[in-house]
Amino acid sequence: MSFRLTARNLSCERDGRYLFEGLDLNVGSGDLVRVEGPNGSGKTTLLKILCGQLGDYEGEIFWNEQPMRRARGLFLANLLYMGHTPGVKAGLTALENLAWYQALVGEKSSEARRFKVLEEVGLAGFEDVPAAQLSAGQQRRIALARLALIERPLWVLDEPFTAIDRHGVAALEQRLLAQVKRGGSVLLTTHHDLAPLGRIKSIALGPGASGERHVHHE
Ligand SMILES: Nc1ncnc2c1ncn2[C@@H]1O[C@H](COP(=O)(O)OP(=O)(O)OP(=O)(O)O)[C@@H](O)[C@H]1O
Repeated sequence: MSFRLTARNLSCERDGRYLFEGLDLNVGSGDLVRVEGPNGSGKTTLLKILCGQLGDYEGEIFWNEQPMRRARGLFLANLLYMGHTPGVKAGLTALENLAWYQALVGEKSSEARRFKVLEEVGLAGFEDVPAAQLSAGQQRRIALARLALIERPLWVLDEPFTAIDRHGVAALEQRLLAQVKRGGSVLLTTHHDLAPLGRIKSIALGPGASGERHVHHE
């Protein structure tokens, strides 16, 4: 598995000020990359720009060295994006949410697999409960079940640790590690301490902080 998401000289202005300016970044196979910065520094905006959800930016984005406007389809086929809200359908059960998501992204797997994945994220016994009747953490777990349900090389995750408990955090950390160990990559924002996960690339946003640095946690 070899792939690369690259941004060059990326800038984004909001309300007459730059959230980031001249930003370069590289996300490739095996990378765990964290976008960090204070509230309002542009982390969500950056992830959305990279994933093609916002078009009002300057600079260039490439997928496998091809300009994104030409590589969009291939890029999306490799991407799993999770926004900072869980994005589950309130009226659908946990199980139906997964089936709905699979249909949306054109992936097939069995009902048995969906049961298994819900069990893996701690939702055994809640498969047939409408999402609206589940807690915030349980709804987040439905969203996280997508990580196990479909295989995509690049994960872009906006605050994936929000609302989950200690056991959920440990399980998600293991899932992130497994993704990079098998040659995938993770680009995420989080206020959670990622030190136990080892080598992390960090993109710092905020006043005077724009840029990429490498953080090594041994
Ligand atoms: N559509 C928009 N129009 C104008 N300004 C916007 C728009 N979307 C976001 N902003 C502004 O851009 C800034 C960055 O927002 P963003 O959500 O990217 O920050 P963030 O770093 O993810 O913050 P947080 O840590 O609070 O989630 C904020 O000041 C926000 O008000």
